[in-house]
Amino acid sequence: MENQSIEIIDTDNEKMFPITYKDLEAMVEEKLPKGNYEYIRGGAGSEQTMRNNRIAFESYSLVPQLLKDTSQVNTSISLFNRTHPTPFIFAPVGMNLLEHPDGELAVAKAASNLNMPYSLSTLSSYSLEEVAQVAPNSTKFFQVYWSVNEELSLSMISRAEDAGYKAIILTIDTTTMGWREGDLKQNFSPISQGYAKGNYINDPIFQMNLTNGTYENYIDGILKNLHHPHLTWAHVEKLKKYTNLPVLLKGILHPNDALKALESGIDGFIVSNHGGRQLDGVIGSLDALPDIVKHVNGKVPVLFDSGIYSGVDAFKALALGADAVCIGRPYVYGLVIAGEQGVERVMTNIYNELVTTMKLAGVRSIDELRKIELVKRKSHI
Ligand SMILES: Cc1cc2nc3c(=O)[nH]c(=O)nc-3n(C[C@H](O)[C@H](O)[C@H](O)COP(=O)(O)O)c2cc1C
Ligand SMILES: O=C(O)C(=O)c1ccccc1
Repeated sequence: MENQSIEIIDTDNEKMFPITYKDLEAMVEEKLPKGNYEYIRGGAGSEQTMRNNRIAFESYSLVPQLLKDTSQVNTSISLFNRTHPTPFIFAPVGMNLLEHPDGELAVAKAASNLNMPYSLSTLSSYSLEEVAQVAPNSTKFFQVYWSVNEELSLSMISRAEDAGYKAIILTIDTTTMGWREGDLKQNFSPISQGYAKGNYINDPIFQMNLTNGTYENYIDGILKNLHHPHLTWAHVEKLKKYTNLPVLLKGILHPNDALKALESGIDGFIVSNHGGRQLDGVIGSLDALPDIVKHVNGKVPVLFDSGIYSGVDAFKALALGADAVCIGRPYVYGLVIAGEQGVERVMTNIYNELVTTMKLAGVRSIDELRKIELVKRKSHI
């Protein structure tokens, strides 16, 4: 399929809509209460992991090969037997009522309009069924935080299967919450305020385990079920046996883990450090990518996230071997600024910059892009 650019619907404040990541962030800082803003923007600890993500992107440079007629570029990819017109995927981001009253409904609709796969978080504000209802025809993945109450996770996975979700993403880097100084300083705890209740409140297993029907009781239920510090490879194997959907592991950074996962029959990876929000002091996600791509050796798709803020960033991740790239904070900022249209606007800008970058770099397809070589600077000041 040929792609030039995606058309976007103009908004009333078209001229005002920020283009750069920095400007998006600045506008969101103005619009949101401080707690919400810091929660979205911030990372763990000293935010070294967040900085490492950016340093990794900035340490790679492109060396274009020219005069190849790039008037037509094809950005389509194939993933789990489906073709998608772009290599972009929406990363799972919990509690979207923190950003906009339409929350995940707006994001899922935007993703559907753009024909990009959408990943819904376990911790969504709206339920997986409500999301499926507003975006029935798009490709949707369901992200799982494996609960200490295993039956609850399995119940959510069955519901996702019934609602037409096409893959399960098991996030493995959040067995406990990262040390987020911004949230700690402000005592910001959105789960305690009910923002993450979408998938819990109507779940039959969750309801069965409530001792009474009070608000405090169900918030307590969510908090108790959230993390699973005992998680091991045995859970991964159990999940593989339970569902027929492809299972992706999100949060992989070490090639040994990728090899173990392949032995467990895993269907794909998301190389990620959670946007620097979990373990501080971690390798830039982009620096972890080439080694994992090498070890996986084309057996299953390798997706990537953490720190992609532009089309050039996406280009670099694809050039280092990612099969597709996931976007987190940028679309969340679009959601704050202009709801569904804001999400479309941000993703379209990133996409259009990817197309421009491909044309100027002499690359006509994602397959070609995945084969080109980047130059890595040895050190940076
Ligand atoms: C506000 C926020 C909430 C998030 N919630 C989840 C979540 O519920 N589940 C999950 O697997 N990842 C979650 N993530 C991580 C994203 O899926 C993704 O890994 C990360 O945002 C990528 O980095 P980027 O923001 O630099 O694109 C969240 C990220 C943000 C910014
Ligand atoms: O904020 C996050 O990144 C996230 O994934 C999360 C995990 C547990 C509780 C709340 C948010």
